[in-house]
Amino acid sequence: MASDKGMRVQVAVRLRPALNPNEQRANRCVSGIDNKSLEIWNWRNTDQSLRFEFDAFYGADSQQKDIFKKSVRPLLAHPLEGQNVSVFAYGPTGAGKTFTMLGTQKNPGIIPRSLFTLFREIQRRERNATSSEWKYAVSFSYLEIYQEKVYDLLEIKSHDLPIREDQNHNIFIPNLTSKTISSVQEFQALFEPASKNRTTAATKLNSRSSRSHSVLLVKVEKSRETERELKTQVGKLYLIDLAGSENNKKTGNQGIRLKESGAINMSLFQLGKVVDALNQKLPRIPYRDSKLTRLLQDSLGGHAHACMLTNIAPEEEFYMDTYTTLNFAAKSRNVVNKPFVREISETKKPAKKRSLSSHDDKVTTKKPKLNTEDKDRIIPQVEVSSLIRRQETFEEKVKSRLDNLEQNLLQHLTKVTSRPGTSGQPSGTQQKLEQGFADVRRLQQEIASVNKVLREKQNEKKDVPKALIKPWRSSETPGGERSHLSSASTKFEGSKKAKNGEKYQTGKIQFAKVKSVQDFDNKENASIIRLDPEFRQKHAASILHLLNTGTVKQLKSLQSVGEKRAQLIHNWRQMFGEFTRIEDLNKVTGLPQKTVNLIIQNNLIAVDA
Ligand SMILES: Nc1ncnc2c1ncn2[C@@H]1O[C@H](COP(=O)(O)OP(=O)(O)OP(=O)(O)O)[C@@H](O)[C@H]1O
Repeated sequence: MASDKGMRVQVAVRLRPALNPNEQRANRCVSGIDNKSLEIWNWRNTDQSLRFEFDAFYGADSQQKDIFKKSVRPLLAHPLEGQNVSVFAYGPTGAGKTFTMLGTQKNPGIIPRSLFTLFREIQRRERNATSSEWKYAVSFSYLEIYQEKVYDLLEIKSHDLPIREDQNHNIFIPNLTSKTISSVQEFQALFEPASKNRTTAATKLNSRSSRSHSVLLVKVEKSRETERELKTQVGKLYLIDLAGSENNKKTGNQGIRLKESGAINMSLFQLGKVVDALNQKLPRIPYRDSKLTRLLQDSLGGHAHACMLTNIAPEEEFYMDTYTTLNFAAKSRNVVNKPFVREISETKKPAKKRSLSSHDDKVTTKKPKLNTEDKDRIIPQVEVSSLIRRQETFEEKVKSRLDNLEQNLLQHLTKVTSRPGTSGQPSGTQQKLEQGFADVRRLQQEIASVNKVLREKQNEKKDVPKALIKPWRSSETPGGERSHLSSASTKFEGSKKAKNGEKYQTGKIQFAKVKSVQDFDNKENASIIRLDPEFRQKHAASILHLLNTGTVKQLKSLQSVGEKRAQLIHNWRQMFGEFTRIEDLNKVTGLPQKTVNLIIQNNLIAVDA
């Protein structure tokens, strides 16, 4: 049942089998966990993998029929009941979108299976129908969206087509060709040449190719005539093969290709925003921001049913595409950023030198029951997942690709946030962001080494250092700006005490700057540092407001947010829209969980009077 604010979009992920079977095991960067989740290398922290959970996960061994049966077939009853459905394949080029949607003659995909199922169900219903029951008519249209323009693929026209909305909020395209069909065979006879049209058209126009979104629209119109009235219902089924999401990386950055790349990215970005807004049940869904989402307005969200089939590839060379694709898809699901589960097993082999020794303290232990004799001979050894093992060389091996990805991201962000520099020179924004990424990496290393020292100290059972609390003066904020929180609440004018660090009283709220998250966790300091529940919520809201509206300069007024982090937050917001919770900061590329914790805690901490 649809809620008032709209249906959730189901998100399924399909992992394509490795195309070169010899490389299948050794060369993979992603692997399935169960029928809902998978894990992928975390390039920012080789000690972790990232675990993503979706509505469904289909591993490399999955068959076309599995995806159809579980993720698509349950939706097909809806167009027969006058409701709208959209199913779209998303993912990088070569990850299997077309295979999933169209398939081959031997292995038919979602499109032929859906048409077959629809007709079979209609025939079944009509066979059993009496004269007063519903009659069904099926028609279809086939179009593509290329560079934010809609083109008819059933009949090539010299111009693009507009998208309109009628009084009942139904979306339609005037003059879009629609063909009535009564069987799968009739459909195929029209659809196949239309697909070729698309390719031919692409050649003629010099770059329409697969860099467009192809949209198959199947309309089921049912009517029932009684003595008193004629009732009709129309249900729409959209089956969409989206443009490859990584094309921006491969198409260079000049002329038509740059434009094309921008259009693909922008419409996928807008689609992501719509999916995210629907799944977060936001009051405003930004359908109008792209042609694709505008077209899907009555078939995505509201009372419509939708499924995003996300295709990914297992090969290491696809790592960054897979990583970004999953992040895009996971905006609709929970991202679980956990240390990869590693276990110590007992083995009779002599211990080898462990390359992950710096992380040994995180390893969980599973001790089998041993007899005394065994105990003497057995030396514990860390067994790591093949994914983790591969990650040992990860930074070195794919560094240049990661840098490339960042460059591409930078280019995209630059495009969004400022005008590109002239003569191929990077713009000021780009340079700042490049600097930002470098600094983020450096910061991560620093955080990792600080954490390592702290862990070692804890292991030695030494006293945890006391919380270092220093007064938070507005003059400390970068650029001498007044802190957002201080200005949002009240002035720092209350009492000042020296005990356990200085603190300022602001009538009801007191703030302190805590040196590290560990300080906050320290039990000894628990009595002097506390969150004031009465005001936490209010200030969380004010911080969220700042995150969603602040300029880079304003974002810098947050504790633990300097120029680079402010840039990252700002640019993420530009790309993916508003944060719904402060914790969403962990979605920002370049802000690891620890930094996010630091930002959250340092901005919400109040000190006991
Ligand atoms: N599940 C699968 N099983 C076997 N082969 C597959 C599977 N998925 C994809 N392939 C093969 O991988 C190759 C790339 O797949 P496909 O063309 O569907 O990718 P795509 O994402 O649609 O790419 P593009 O965006 O370029 O159209 C094809 O040769 C296809 O047959």
